[in-house]
Amino acid sequence: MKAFRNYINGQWVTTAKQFEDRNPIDNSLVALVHEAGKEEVDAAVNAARAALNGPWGSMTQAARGNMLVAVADEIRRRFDDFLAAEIADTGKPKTLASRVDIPRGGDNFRDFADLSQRFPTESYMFDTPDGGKAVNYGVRTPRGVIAVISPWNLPLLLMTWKVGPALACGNTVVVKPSEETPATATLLAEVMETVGVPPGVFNLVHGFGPDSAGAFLTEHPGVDGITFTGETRTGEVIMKAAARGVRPVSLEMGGKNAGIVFADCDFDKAVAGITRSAFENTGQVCLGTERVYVERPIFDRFVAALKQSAESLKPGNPYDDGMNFGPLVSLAHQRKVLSYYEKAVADGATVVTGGERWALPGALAEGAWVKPTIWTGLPETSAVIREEIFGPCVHLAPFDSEEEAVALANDTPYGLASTVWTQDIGRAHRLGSRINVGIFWINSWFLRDLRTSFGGAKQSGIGREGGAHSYEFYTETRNVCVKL
Ligand SMILES: NC(=O)c1ccc[n+]([C@@H]2O[C@H](COP(=O)([O-])OP(=O)(O)OC[C@H]3O[C@@H](n4cnc5c(N)ncnc54)[C@H](O)[C@@H]3O)[C@@H](O)[C@H]2O)c1
Ligand SMILES: O=C/C=C/C=C(\O)C(=O)O
Repeated sequence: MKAFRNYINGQWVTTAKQFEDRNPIDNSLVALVHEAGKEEVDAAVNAARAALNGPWGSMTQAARGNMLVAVADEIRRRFDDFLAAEIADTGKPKTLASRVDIPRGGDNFRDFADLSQRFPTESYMFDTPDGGKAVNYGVRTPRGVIAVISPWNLPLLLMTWKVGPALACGNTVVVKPSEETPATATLLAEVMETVGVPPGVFNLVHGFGPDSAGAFLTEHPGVDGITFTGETRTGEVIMKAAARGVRPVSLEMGGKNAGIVFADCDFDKAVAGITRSAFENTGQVCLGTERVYVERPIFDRFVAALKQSAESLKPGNPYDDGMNFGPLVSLAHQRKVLSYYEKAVADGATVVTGGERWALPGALAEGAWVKPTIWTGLPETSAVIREEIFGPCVHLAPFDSEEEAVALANDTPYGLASTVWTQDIGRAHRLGSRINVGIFWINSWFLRDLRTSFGGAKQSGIGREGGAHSYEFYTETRNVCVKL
C-alpha cells in the first residue's frame, strides 16, 4: 500500500497515526497518509524559520528565481505522475487535469519567479520644513514563515498558487493540503528534494483541520502569515487563530456566483460558457455559477439548450476518451450535495434534468457520482439559492431588466465571481462596475492571467492575490527616509 509522508526540513517523516486517502471514482483506497501532530508541525515551523534565516534568506533573488523555474521544469518532466496522482485523488477527467490543473502547477512557479524580478518599490522626494530635501524609498522584505492551507477541488493548482509567489518573494512555507487530496502535495515535496531546494524552505504536513495539523499550524506562534483557500466558515476560524499574535491573513473563500445571460448574447457561446461554469470539475470550482439569470425572451430556449448540454456530459473512467464528467470528491460530499437535491424539491423546484445520484455500472457503483442538475421555479429565499452547494447544479430564473439582474446578482452574502453574456459592450462594462465581486468575466469564464488581482468581496474573502497583489501579501514594506 502506498504511503504519503510528511516532508519536514528535507526529511520524510512518518507518524504512528494514519488516515485513508480514497478514490471517489469507486471508493478504492489510494494510500495511507501519515497525519502530522503538534510535534511535527512544530518541527516544520522551526525548520522554515531556520531556512529563512539561513540558505533561502541569503540567496540572491535571481538564484531563488532559477530554482523555482527548475521546480516548474521538474513538474513538467513528471507531468504524468502528477496527472495520475490528481486523478486518483479527485476522479477528475484526464482531459481537464491535463489542460488546467497540472500546467498551472508549473506556471504558478514559472510566472512568479519571473514577476518577482520585476516588482517595483516606491520612492518620493519631498521638501522638508527646514527648506531642505529628503528622499523616501521602500524596501521589501519577505514576510517570513507562511502557512499555506489549501482545499481539495483544484489541489495542485490552488496550493502552488500560494507556494509559488510565497517562495518567489523569499519566504519559507509550511503547507497543509486538504486531507481529501494529499497526493500532488507529496509529489511536489519530491520535486523540491530533486531540484535541491534547501531543507526547511518547503515543508509539508498532512492532516485535518480542527484538533489536527491545520489548527496546529494556524495557531502556531512561529507563523508570520496565513494564506487560506476554502470554505468561509473555516476562514472565520482561521482568522480567529490569526488574531493571536496579530498575524495577517489572505482568505480566498466560498461563493454563490451569478451568471447573467441577456437576450442579445451569442446564444451558443453562452450555453457553452454556462455549461462550463456550472458543470466543469463537477461544479466544484469556487468561481462556478450555481445561479443563472436569463432575460425572459430567451428563457425557455436557454433552459432547453442547457438541459441538452447537461445531458450530453459523460461520466466514466477518467482516462476514457470522451469522458468529461467526474464524481464528487468524496462520499461525504456526495451526501451533502444530494441533501440539497432533496431540499430543492421540497422547496418547490422543477427538476429540468438530474436531481439524483448517478447509478453507474461495475466498480463505479461505489463512487461519489451525482447527475448534473438544473432547476427552475425556486424562490430566491430558498437555501438552494442562498448557500454554496459546490456541486454540478444550477438554478435558472428569468429577469426583465438590467436593473433587476444587478439586484439579483448582488443579493448574496458572497462576492467572488460573476459571468455575463451579452453583445452590448456598454451594458457589459456597466455591470462590471455594479456587481459586487472580485472577479467579473464578460462573455467568458475562468480565463486567467496570473498578473491580475484574484479574490473575493464580502464573505468570499479578504485581500487579493495575483501579480503585484501577491507581492503585497508575501512581503513587508519598510519606508526608509533619508535627509539630504
Ligand atoms: N475563493 C477561492 O479562490 C476558492 C478556491 C477554491 C475553493 N474555494 C472554496 O473552498 C471550499 C471547498 O474546499 P474545502 O471543502 O476543502 O474547504 P475547507 O474549508 O473544508 O478546507 C480547506 C482546508 O482547510 C483545512 N481546515 C479545515 N478546518 C480547519 C481549521 N479549523 N484550522 C485550520 N485548517 C482547517 C482543511 O483541512 C483544508 O486543508 C468551497 O467553499 C470553495 O468555494 C475557494
Ligand atoms: O476553485 C477555485 C478556483 C480558483 C482559481 C484560482 O485560484 C486561480 O486560477 O488562480
